[in-house]
Amino acid sequence: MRRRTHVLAIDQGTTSTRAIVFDPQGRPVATAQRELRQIYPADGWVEHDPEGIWSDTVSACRDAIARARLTADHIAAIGITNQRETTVLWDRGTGRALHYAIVWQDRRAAALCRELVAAGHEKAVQAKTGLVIDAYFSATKLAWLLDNVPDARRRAEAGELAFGTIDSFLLWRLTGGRVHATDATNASRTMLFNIRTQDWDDELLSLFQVPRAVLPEVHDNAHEFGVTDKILFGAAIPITGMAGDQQAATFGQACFQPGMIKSTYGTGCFALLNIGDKPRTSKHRLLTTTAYRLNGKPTYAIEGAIFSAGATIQWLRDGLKIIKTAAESETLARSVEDSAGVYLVPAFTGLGAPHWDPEARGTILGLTRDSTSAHIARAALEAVAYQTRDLMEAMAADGGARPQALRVDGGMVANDWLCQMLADMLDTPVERPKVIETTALGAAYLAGLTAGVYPSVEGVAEAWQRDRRFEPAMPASTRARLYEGWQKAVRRARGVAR
Ligand SMILES: Nc1ncnc2c1ncn2[C@@H]1O[C@H](COP(=O)(O)OP(=O)(O)O)[C@@H](O)[C@H]1O
Ligand SMILES: O=P(O)(O)OC[C@H](O)CO
Repeated sequence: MRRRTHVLAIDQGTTSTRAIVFDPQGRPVATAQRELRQIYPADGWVEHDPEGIWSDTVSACRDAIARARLTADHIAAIGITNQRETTVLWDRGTGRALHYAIVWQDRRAAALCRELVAAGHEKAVQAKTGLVIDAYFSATKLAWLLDNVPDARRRAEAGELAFGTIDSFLLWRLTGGRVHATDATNASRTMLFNIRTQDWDDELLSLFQVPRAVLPEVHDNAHEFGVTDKILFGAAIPITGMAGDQQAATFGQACFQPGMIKSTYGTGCFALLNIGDKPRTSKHRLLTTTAYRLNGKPTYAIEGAIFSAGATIQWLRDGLKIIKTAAESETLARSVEDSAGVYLVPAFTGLGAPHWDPEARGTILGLTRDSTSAHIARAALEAVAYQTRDLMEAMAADGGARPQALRVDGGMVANDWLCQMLADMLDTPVERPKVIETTALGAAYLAGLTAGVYPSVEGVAEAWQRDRRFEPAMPASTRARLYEGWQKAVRRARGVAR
């Protein structure tokens, strides 16, 4: 047997599935990627085909290992990271999903959430889970599946079905149906998990009418979850790390000290502020979540979740067709001096934190006969900065100290113009690391820590390297004027679908 030196990270995101091989120094050496088909069966509904996710995962892993000129014998460990909340219900016997996965962005459970809020459950649910009642989380998606897939509830109660977020589903498949487990970060996004006791909660299970028999076991993020079926990659590989993608990015960004904050810009945008080992409840509709759990000890974060960041750029490309590639958004934004009063509120699937309005819808305001596609593209990028500012304002109002810097990552931060706009709108330096695939890196670190490839959490912090720092340069009066216009635009976008 050859020496097992490398770590393979699987990053199953909303729009694509990536497999990245990292070397013993934590450097990415080979990547393979598959685009994921988005299924929109009705207004506000979003689904994924679990079989597509599975076949993409296997083929991307095989490609990445081959591109690194390695074989499975060289891979010491696999780390899994994933789009969170997205809900799969499958048959324990056949391993087949009973329905397409209901994606985190899907709003079909909005009415049920409204009923739960009206019945006065919001406070108790938030105290236990750190989450606000919203269709975003898994519990009401699972309730929908149990109520709408024929015979699902009876079969779930009889122990024939398994529920999982994408991590669990992939783990089940990778281990040949032997392991049904998840990790504390993914569990924290289901709305069935008590983040204080770090366990599934009977009161929540009864509120959402979820039978315990469908639930996976919950483990630390660095843990020996199982080994892959030999048949998949030619040799069995241990799976020793797992985390939701935003928490994996927090780990990959080495935000280990309270007060450190990262924001990831992929399909959505998610800012996580490390708050240490004591959970506290936000008074401004931010989420409290498990950032990571190591050796049974949870570290918590306050999270702000925005539903559309890169998704807006995809819409410029595929819907409006004003750009051919995402990178062209930067050229267009730079081609005009300002957005000339145009604001784009990308509430395609409602608004997340801190508004939580499932009935808000996308809105473009301030158009004149002089408006061009460049103004719209610029407004789309600016919206990402404004929304991040909304989150930072809520964090500050919650008593959080002003961060010294915001560490950014995700596909969108290749855009220098956006990074500068972020620094300007937040009046805070923005730091971009050398590895912007921080999500995959975090998963690789978690797996590599368990497998002994990476020595320690301190080592991870030391390995973090900055690519570029963007300093705020916008005059305060401009910042204030632009942000005021944004707040007005948000008010117009709210409740449109009501
Ligand atoms: N240069 C760019 N400027 C703006 N947006 C970009 C750029 N490059 C990629 N994106 C956007 O980033 C997103 C991809 O980021 P990624 O981290 O891969 O997302 P996810 O993990 O959610 O699938 C896409 O929505 C794409 O439109
Ligand atoms: O696929 P991403 O990277 O946009 O992340 C999705 C989030 O995990 C949803 O909560």
